[in-house]
Amino acid sequence: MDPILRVEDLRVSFDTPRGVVQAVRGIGFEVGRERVGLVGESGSGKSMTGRAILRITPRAATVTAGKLELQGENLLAADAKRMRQIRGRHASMILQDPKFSLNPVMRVGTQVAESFLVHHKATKAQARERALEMLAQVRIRDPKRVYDLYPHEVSGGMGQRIMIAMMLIPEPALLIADEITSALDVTVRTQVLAILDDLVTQRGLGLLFISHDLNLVATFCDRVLVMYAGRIVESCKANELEHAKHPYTRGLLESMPRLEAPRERLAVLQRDPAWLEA
Ligand SMILES: Nc1ncnc2c1ncn2[C@@H]1O[C@H](COP(=O)(O)OP(=O)(O)OP(=O)(O)O)[C@@H](O)[C@H]1O
Repeated sequence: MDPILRVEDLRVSFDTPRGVVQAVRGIGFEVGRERVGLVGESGSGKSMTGRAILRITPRAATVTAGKLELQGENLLAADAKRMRQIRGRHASMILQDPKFSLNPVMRVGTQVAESFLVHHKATKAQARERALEMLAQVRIRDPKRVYDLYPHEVSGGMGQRIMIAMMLIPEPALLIADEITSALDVTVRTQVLAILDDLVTQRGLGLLFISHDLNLVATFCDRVLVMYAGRIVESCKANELEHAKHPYTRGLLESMPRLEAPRERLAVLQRDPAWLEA
């Protein structure tokens, strides 16, 4: 089956007063109807990779790529108008904190309904029905009550689920989730992951799951891409991660606490300048 997303030689750089900063340095990968984890430490270029795909990088960024294809469409040739159609309808990105993404003065249900109306011809009543269904699908127990709440009236976990509903109501083929579970407690995190899991297995969504949490990605995803200083240094099946070869990945694995093999002291990750050249 053709992949949903195909990326080749993607580069993102910033022109700064101190010279050019290369945030993403020529990476390539594909995402099919699967969960692909993108891990790496802070600053390794994960977010910029996600943003570059949807062209929502900061103004100062320069993005180039050999190939950037979504469902066979060349995104490099898409103009601003086409990109607006693609965002939401074909690919969506959910960011870490829903409080920054939801409009504070608009009821949450209306925001989900509007997200449907932007991409589909429907009456307001039909959009409301669809939004209520979608809220139920992300396991919000009393959708009619929640529909009328404002963002400040919902908890972080519920806000995150509302964001997921809003991003998924236009039925995109690809979802980029950027650290969406980092701020959630374990129970809510499990619920959010279960929702994403359903979407991948039942609806055939492609998921690019950005996280700094190697443990989480190893258990939740099908495949894992490990980023270091703007490059993908390791790419493997999640269940093969323990046999990872790159010293950075090995270092990450060694520095993680493990319940089944507790250690008095965890290893400290040592960085080798040679990894930058790899
Ligand atoms: N506006 C900017 N100007 C200059 N450099 C920038 C700018 N925004 C980001 N960068 C650079 O891009 C690099 C990658 O940032 P990115 O946000 O993709 O990292 P990340 O892996 O997602 O980290 P985090 O988990 O902290 O979000 C950073 O190291 C930073 O140096």
